[in-house]
Amino acid sequence: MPVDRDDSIITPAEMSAIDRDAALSGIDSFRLMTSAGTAVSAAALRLYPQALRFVVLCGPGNNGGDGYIAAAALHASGAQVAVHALGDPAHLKGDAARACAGWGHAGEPLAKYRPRPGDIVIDALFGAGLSRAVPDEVAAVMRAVGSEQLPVIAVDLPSGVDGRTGQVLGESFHASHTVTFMARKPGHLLLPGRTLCGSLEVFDIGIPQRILAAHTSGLSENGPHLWAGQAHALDPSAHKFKRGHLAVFSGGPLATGAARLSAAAGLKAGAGLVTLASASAALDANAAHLTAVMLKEIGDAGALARWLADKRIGAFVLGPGFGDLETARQYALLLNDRALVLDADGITAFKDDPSLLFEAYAQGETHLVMTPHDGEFARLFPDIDADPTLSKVDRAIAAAKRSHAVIVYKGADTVIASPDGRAAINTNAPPWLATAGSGDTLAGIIGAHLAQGMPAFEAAAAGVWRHGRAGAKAGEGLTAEDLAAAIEPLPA
Ligand SMILES: NC(=O)C1=CN([C@@H]2O[C@H](COP(=O)(O)OP(=O)(O)OC[C@H]3O[C@@H](n4cnc5c(N)ncnc54)[C@H](O)[C@@H]3O)[C@@H](O)[C@H]2O)[C@@H](O)CC1
Ligand SMILES: [K+]
Repeated sequence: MPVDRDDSIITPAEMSAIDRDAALSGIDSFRLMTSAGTAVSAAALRLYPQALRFVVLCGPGNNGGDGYIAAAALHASGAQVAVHALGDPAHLKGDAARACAGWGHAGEPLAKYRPRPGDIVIDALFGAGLSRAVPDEVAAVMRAVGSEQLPVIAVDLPSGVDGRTGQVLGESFHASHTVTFMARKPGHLLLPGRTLCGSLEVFDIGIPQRILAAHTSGLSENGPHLWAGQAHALDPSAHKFKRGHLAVFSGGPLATGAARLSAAAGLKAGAGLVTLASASAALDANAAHLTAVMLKEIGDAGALARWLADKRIGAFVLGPGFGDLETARQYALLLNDRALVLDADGITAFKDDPSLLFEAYAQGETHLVMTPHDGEFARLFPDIDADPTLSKVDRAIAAAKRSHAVIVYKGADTVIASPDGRAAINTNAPPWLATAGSGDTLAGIIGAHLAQGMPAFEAAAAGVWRHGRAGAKAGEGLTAEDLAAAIEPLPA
């Protein structure tokens, strides 16, 4: 599935296929390397005009080749340049060997580099080809550069960061700026990679869009391009029933707040009507706090089954503060032909038999959204969670496929994945969004979208994005109540 180029994310494996196709279509790969290295030198001169010396650390592959091009361009601009190479440059091959020959000066071995104040380090050791933990020699240089607090410009990726997963293989540079080529890779957006990149620049080295599009999967950064076509569903001028009726299940008398946060967020996010479904013991506590949100007594599965005759209730949220796992299980199974956001205790309720839930929601269009954080994810998908080869994106997609649900795998780098293989990485969440009740608010927003008839993947992705925006707007020190109040209209 091609996605909009500016939002698309390309894995290192897809990038290699793109390189191969570019070469097959007659594009000169050395010209691509020249563009890449020249872009790095331009970034270095732009960002650090005061540099006393640019120190280019060159690795054994094409990332190193980019480094030699950058070194030559910096030298040609009159800057002072030193090159330190990992391994013997005589062993370089292809374009990297040609780039090294073009630099033309004798380089020093990497181990001989002694960082000094005024140095700007250009990290061209490893990029997309990193396949194992960096050697000790490299780790030692990373530590030395870090302890001198020298600025690092990373070529493609900070060496040590796995472009597919964002994980660190052994040790990595912490760059102040990263220049990557054509498109971002998952490692630029997933944590900890995102933090280690510093500011990120995507430079177009001239690979045609048609070649990129042919290898782009359904992975992109979360943003309005994913759901803009669905925003009309949230038309505030529509009749309240047309704007969707959302139902949220309350917890017991001492745990009603979470569901009320979901309900309030659902209303603010655009549901026309929101009803809190509460057992009799919690009715008084809820009634004392509700105004715009309606209240309905639902005490057991029989009462819920009768209520479900009302087909105008477009979506349900089950789990926030719910507590009673056995009842949660019964309710989730009863709701299996309705749109449902299953969160918190609703997810934990199926830890002993996840397949019961997955089979119940296997029919028809995807209509279940689950919003696990790490611990809840591991409870429902222990084997996927335990596989160290998978990235967070891979995990979310595998879980979505197995469960027939859209998975919102929460965290500072929330991943939203669909059973059809589409996925998005969210990047707009401020750190202070991790506060009590934040997840309840998110469930309510997604529930509102489902109630309006948005498809599950779009509803979830838009919900995560609006939640992040609300967090940014409410600002540091926010409470979950502030968060709901800060939800903005969905951009068309
Ligand atoms: N894709 C493209 O079209 C372009 C790619 N370019 C550059 O090419 C890079 C990818 O080049 P390569 O595929 O050669 O990969 P790299 O240059 O990232 O590294 C590959 C080399 O490192 C070795 N290696 C991997 N992990 C190691 C470890 N832990 N310890 C020691 N050695 C290790 C490999 O055996 C191989 O020799 C990109 O990151 C980018 O910088 C640019 O030249 C622009 C064009
Ligand atoms: K690098």
